[in-house]
Amino acid sequence: MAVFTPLQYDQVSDFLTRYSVGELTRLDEVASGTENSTFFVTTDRQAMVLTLFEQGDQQELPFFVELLDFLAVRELPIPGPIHDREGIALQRLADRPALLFPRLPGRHPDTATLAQCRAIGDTLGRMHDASRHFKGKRPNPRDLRWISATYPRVMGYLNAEDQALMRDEIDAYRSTLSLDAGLPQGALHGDLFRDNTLFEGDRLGGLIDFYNGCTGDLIFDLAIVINDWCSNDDGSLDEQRYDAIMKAYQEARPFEAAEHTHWPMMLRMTALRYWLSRLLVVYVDAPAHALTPKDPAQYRAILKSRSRMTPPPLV
Ligand SMILES: Nc1ncnc2c1ncn2[C@@H]1O[C@H](COP(=O)(O)OP(=O)(O)OP(=O)(O)O)[C@@H](O)[C@H]1O
Ligand SMILES: N[C@@H](CCO)C(=O)O
Repeated sequence: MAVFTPLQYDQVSDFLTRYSVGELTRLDEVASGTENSTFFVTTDRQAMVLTLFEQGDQQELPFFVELLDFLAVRELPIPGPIHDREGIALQRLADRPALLFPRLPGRHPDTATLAQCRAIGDTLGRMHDASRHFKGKRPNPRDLRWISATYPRVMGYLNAEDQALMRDEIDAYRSTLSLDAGLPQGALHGDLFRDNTLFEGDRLGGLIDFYNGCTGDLIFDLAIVINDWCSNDDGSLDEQRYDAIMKAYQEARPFEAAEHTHWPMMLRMTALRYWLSRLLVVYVDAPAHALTPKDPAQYRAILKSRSRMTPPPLV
């Protein structure tokens, strides 16, 4: 259940009069999702998605709107927020910040096909090629500084082996992935798991849920994708899916020298980033809403696999 703030039909019908989107004909709560309240809103003209923001810093919302507006006009499958008759996207409804989006067709991939991997690699490469020129700034809230400041909060819950793994890994990142690593910068999705994409068969309908969006190292985003899209159940890398994503990404945006150098460490750091954030949810900062937490052990296994391997050569 992922609607934390229920809405009445009349409330939404009235809300829609701010826009030129037609008359409400149907309102459905969306069961998936863990952070915000989401509704499918249908009018006599179009299908849309309404998001009410339940958490996070509301001051950050204009950044997400600007980023989505920037990306949506660049021939990328990214739905931009719908603006009202006065040109305003960010609204309030039921005392929450609210955004309305076009509804995309499709579903989240389970195990991604190679064609789906090529599609996400190509789209992310093209998105980064454009997002390098985005002027907004929101420092990556889950970068190495966050990891370094946060990991002591979970150490008391780990056994000696995991404590050593966490400490040794972070030491390794600190000595290589410093702030002056010279990695190309731009706007990132920040959480591009399969459940933040919609596919119709092998066709990528769109990327959604940009609320971890930020600015920082572009390959941080790609490494998150590789770890989610290309990991087997035991955490090991599926090389076929890896090759498909990397080749398509590099055709759209080739790596620079510093990215080749730091890529193996970035795969490890982004795996640890999710091991840590999931540990925090389980042991330290349980969310207000009782949802099943995601499994930290999955990302510990991915981290161990990445720290043992030499990534296959980039095509
Ligand atoms: N533009 C869209 N078109 C079609 N479906 C959408 C769209 N945006 C969101 N959805 C659907 O709503 C669900 C929840 O949306 P979203 O991922 O933004 O919520 P969330 O609460 O931030 O979830 P989480 O952070 O767990 O992914 C998605 O999984 C998807 O099924
Ligand atoms: N994608 C995240 C959850 C949403 O931030 C995870 O799998 O831990």
